[in-house]
Amino acid sequence: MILLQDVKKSYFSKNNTVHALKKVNLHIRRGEIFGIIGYSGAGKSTLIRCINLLERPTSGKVFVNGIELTSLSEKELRKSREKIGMIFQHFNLMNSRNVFKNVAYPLRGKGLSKDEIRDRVFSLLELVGLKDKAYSYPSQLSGGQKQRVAIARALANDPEVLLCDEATSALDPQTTQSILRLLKDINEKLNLTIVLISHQMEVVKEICNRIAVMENGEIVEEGNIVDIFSNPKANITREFIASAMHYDKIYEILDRDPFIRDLSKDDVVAKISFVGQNTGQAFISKISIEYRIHASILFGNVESIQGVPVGNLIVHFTGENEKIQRAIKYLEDSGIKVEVIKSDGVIEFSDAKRNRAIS
Ligand SMILES: Nc1ncnc2c1ncn2[C@@H]1O[C@H](COP(=O)(O)OP(=O)(O)OP(=O)(O)O)[C@@H](O)[C@H]1O
Repeated sequence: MILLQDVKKSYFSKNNTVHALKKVNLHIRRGEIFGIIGYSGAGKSTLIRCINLLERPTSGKVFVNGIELTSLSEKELRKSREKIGMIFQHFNLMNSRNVFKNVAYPLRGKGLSKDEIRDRVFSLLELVGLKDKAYSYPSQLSGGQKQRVAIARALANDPEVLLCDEATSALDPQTTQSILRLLKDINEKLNLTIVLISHQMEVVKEICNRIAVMENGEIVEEGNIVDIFSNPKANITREFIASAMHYDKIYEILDRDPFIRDLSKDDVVAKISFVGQNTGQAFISKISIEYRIHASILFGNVESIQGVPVGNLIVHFTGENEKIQRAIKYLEDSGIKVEVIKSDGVIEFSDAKRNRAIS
């Protein structure tokens, strides 16, 4: 559906060149909700704006729905852009026009009758749950309602792709959830391909099927959301997940806890992560019995990622070190990821370290 081939984007000024995108390759499939996550300055906005050529790549090709946008004239591009809707962090509504006129705006010059425009606008307002606000002005609406108007307007030309540029970043958590539910709903009802950029893992984990993680103008990791959550590879991905799952806070507490600091040299504290039906707790009781070690859970957290449970436990193992190592090997052989946080008297908070450094 969307294909980026070797896309580079550099910004040139008198004394400086910024390489905002460094040879990005990306394939987004029809009907999926694809998330792009990264810190500020990673290149997310540049990337999403290269999809509809609001930013023209310095080099590389962009295809949407089989058409190479990068080869089109400005006139052809305007036509193709109609099939790519976009919403923004600050909604970009026209304040002097009411909701009806904002949503009707993209339908100008399409040869539609007044009645056809009216029907189309009201069916869009119904889709976003704002039929009763048709004659209100943007200043009379909440942030969430404004974003709903922007979504209705973006859908006016029946696009195949919706680009969402930090669409929930100006909203409170509850309103964010309701906008994400709406996006999921229209993705399913209209088979709309959605590309969403965000600096918050909480947002992409709610609705994205697949995600790409960006750092310094590059995609450093890409994959199915459950795989990424259960087995992140890049350091930056681990940081995002640590923050979304609140490990950073837990590590901070553990770091200060005198109980953890005073553990004996043989004790091991480990984070164990499991996905799907593997319940961590059942494994814990099993290894306690089979390997005759003591395993106590210091912290536990199970998140549902797209309906799949992804769990993490921080476990304190006591007993003979050799037995603890065998128990850990058994967990790993059973498909459970084990990361030792403390052993041999040394604390190693791998996820949290960089998090603290950057916060
Ligand atoms: N028009 C521009 N002129 C010069 N440099 C730019 C321009 N737009 C973006 N940049 C630079 O390109 C890099 C990537 O910016 P971009 O806005 O794409 O990142 P981002 O991940 O979306 O960050 P944010 O979430 O803060 O918007 C940054 O270093 C930024 O300063």
